[in-house]
Amino acid sequence: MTVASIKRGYQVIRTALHFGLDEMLPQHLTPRYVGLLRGSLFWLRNKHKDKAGGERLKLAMQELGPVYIKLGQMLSTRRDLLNDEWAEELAMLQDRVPPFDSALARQAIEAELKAPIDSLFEAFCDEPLASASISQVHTATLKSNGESVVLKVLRPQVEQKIAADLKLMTLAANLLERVLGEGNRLRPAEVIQDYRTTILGELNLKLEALNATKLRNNFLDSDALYVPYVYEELCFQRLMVMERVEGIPVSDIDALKAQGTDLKLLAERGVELFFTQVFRDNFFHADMHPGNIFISREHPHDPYYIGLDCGIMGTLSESDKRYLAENFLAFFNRDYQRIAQLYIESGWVSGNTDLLAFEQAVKLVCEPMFNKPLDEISFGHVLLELFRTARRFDIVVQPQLVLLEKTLLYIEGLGRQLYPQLDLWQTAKPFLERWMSEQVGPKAMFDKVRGQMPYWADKLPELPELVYDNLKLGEKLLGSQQQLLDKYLRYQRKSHKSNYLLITSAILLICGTILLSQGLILWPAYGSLAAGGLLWLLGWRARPRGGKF
Ligand SMILES: Nc1ncnc2c1ncn2[C@@H]1O[C@H](COP(=O)(O)OP(=O)(O)OP(=O)(O)O)[C@@H](O)[C@H]1O
Repeated sequence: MTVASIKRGYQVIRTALHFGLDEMLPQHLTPRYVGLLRGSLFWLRNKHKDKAGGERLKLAMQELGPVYIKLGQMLSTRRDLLNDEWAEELAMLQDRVPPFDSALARQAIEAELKAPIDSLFEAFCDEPLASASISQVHTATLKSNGESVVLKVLRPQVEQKIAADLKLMTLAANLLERVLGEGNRLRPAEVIQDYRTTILGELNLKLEALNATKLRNNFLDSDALYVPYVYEELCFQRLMVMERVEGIPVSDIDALKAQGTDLKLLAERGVELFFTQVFRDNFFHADMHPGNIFISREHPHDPYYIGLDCGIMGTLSESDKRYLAENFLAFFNRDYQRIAQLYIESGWVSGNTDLLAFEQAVKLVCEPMFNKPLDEISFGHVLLELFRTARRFDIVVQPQLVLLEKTLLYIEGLGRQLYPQLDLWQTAKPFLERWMSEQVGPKAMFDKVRGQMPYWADKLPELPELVYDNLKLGEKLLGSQQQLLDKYLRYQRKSHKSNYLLITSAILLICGTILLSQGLILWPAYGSLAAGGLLWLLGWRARPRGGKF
């Protein structure tokens, strides 16, 4: 651990405590000695007692900078984890930041191109067109064809800053996960792992360029979506060059109305685009915020979307896709028993789930929706509520499904903003029914069987032996399962105790070191170090032995 990361760690702890985030932990996670320790950190008291929990969380993330702001934005879509108040507060986080020096932008661009800007571009504009937490966008004209282009370049040192913050986040999440125990619904390590994948994806502009080209090719003949041409030979890890597009930001409804855009058609096309990307192409844009979507200025009676920023794209497995489609169809056929069954068949909830209790819970979510007119039903909210319900039954939320739910919620919100009477079902139903019949009809079955013939011809002779081996194995496993479970529970108990002690001691040691380095008040520093050392010893002794689970 470097001095810089210790300092950053202290800064994170200080901010968390100043905003009273520790008070949000459930009581059973803060035993008395943690409370005592908290009390001894008197210089880090909660300075925002008057504010609600969600607001304090938002302000803390804002203060900690871009990496935490993006984490907050991502968490705001995880309503299966957070309550509505917290999610709404986090959704308000904005990552617009002041631009960085254009001389640095020029340097970074030339380093990637390995050539002076003037040799390839003319009229490079030093004033950026946009500036976000990860990148900055400049305009220019391409010398080779005279086309207007934009150059998107990563901020200086952004990778290092993100890597350092991610390291600390991962450490904290792993510790928290051990304290909370395996079965906890927050699963911090999983959340941070998802976040890591997302943010690292945004740091590779070459990957973004490839995604953009793939999406563009999928919609080349479409009258609903246009993706700007990407100059792949001028795209690198830190630089992306693409056609400059003109349009009206999708959130500017007044401007859209002023030019006479057919908003009903636009809203319906948005829904169609979502279903086409998910079900036809299995490649969907998963970062649909207003800054990334523009609407064409030309022929407003036949409007199309312009999609930017393909850093985060989602795909689903074939089976998830099918279960999802069936889920939508079951919902609109008002068949909640089928919905409950689908969650279990798909493996999204454990096979040991009490089917009746789960059905009842699904009924509670769905029935109030069934009483509404179709144009008031929110697909996204139903899906979200279902995930939330399934959480209680130990759902294993797939990151890709969360991306999809987020995108669906966004598309739906956008559609209704553009055209409040939008009937999602009427728009989506023909598409889904057609797709399902292609997946499960006799022709689909025939095609699948034909495709798998060579595999089965190869495997069939091994089948009797495999069946026999598996039966034998099952017999042995049953006996050892109970023993394993008992051992596991003992291991968990010891591990929790040891983790509490080790974390507390780490906090004490960090605080002690920082106080000592500042040389202001020495007795709390020595006190913290001594107590930290003692707790470390106790935690070390209390750790479970005999291998890992
Ligand atoms: N091809 C383009 N033509 C015109 N403007 C563009 C183009 N690409 C990007 N922009 C402008 O730059 C802004 C930022 O671009 P983009 O969203 O790709 O960057 P980002 O760093 O990923 O931002 P965020 O963090 O908000 O996702 C866009 O909102 C848009 O205004």
